[in-house]
Amino acid sequence: MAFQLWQLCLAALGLLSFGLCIRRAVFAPLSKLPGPWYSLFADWYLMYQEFTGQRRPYIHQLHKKFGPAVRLGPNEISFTSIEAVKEIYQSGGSGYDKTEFYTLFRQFSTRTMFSTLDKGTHSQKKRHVAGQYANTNIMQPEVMGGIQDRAKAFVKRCEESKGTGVDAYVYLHCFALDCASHHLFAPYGTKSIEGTDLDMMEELSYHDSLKRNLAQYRWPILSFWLEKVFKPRPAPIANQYVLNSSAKSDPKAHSLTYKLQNSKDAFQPIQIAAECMDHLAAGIDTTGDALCLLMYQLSLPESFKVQDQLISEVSNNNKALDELPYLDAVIKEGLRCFPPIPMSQPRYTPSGGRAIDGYFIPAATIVSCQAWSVHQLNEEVFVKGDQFLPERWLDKEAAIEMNRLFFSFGAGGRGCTGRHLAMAEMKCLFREVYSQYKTRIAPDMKGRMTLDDQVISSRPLDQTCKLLFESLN
Ligand code: HEM
Repeated sequence: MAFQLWQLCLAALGLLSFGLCIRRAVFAPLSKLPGPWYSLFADWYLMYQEFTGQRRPYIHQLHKKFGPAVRLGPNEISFTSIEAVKEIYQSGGSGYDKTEFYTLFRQFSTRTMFSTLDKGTHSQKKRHVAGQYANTNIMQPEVMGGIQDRAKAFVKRCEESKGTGVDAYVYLHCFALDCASHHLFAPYGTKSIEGTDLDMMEELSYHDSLKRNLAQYRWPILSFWLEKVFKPRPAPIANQYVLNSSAKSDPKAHSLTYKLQNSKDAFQPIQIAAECMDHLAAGIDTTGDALCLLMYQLSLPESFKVQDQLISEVSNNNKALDELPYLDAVIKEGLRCFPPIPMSQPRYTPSGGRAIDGYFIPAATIVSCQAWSVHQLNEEVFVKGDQFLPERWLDKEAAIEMNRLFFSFGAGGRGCTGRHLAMAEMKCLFREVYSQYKTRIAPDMKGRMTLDDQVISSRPLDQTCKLLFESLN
């Protein structure tokens, strides 16, 4: 039987590919790491999980099977241990450089603090921003007063519902938008709870850009064609609002716009707008989803005891927000169980490579931790890690170790700049609500609250959460 030339070529090519695969499996730098066998050869299966919105649960299952270090692809690893969190995100202050994944988060085609990849440039940018988000600035009467006003506006909405139910998803996102915009642009903050800027909240929160963003990240050279298939997310209302508000000549001194406009390094107007747009986007869905998922959890019968204890702490007292330990515990536990950014925060190992969790990881490998797994799979620190148990945070000694592993706001110099603002918003709103109401799931609540993963964040699947606000009086 004679073979034709093309058949011989094909067979040779097959053999060559097979040989290369075997060589890769045996000699690949990551071959010593635990992980599924196919992850040695390609990351197609990981990409399939990403495009179907299953990356986070897929990685979680791999950690359950293979342990705290798992190879996800030929050049990518996920970790869950405290040592890994410290090394990747905190070594040298800001940890490792970010990967090109963060290029997706440019605003007005401009790199912001969040989308800057190298830590040198990042720390320069951060100098101009950090002060406005320091706890001392957030605790100023002007800032807290603005948050308090918006919490009262939210409660007014609950009052108007007269026990018939409120879509908490909508108004908690409005609350987050109004608070963030107040911080960025005061006195030009939005009033979406009252209805004026509701369309902006909808534009920013109800979108589905998962596939477009992932396609751009995975195949950047096809960007031109991808733009034609997946249309860019239009945000004309928010864009115009940010461009206008960040150019006003009389922002309040506590606002970010004021700080950037008066910075020693002269910022171009488009750079100020891009930075503000980024913080607006960073502050809406994160805080809105965190509040919504937690309020829903508290409204379930299994949490009535927790809710009662919260009500008894926040009712009838004039204590400062940081003197309410149970409120703090409830919010921390909500963020631990339902981190709004539960997915991987990818970084590159620096030149020369690094040892992480006892493995040598070569330079330019993508390494990451995801809050979802960090919070659930470190049983010695978070006992019964998959359960909602706010009491765990009341034990001061245990809390030291838990705080070291608390990853909802990221960690190190590139962790969340807005964390004090977010905590103040959440505490203020919960005190306002639970000093006057108990919350229950509305009988006609049909929305599914299972987590729906986006590119890096997660939100309740149906984006609706109908709750009853029953007056305590
Ligand atoms: C519960 C609410 C929030 C959560 C859970 C949260 C979480 C996070 C996380 C995990 C990161 C790091 C992400 C990464 O490295 O991939 C981050 C970064 C950031 N967040 Fe937040 N965030 C929240 C609210 C806010 C708010 C209200 C603002 C501002 C209005 C804000 C502004 C930022 C900024 C500017 C960064 C980039 C920091 C940098 O690159 O140095 N966040 N956030």
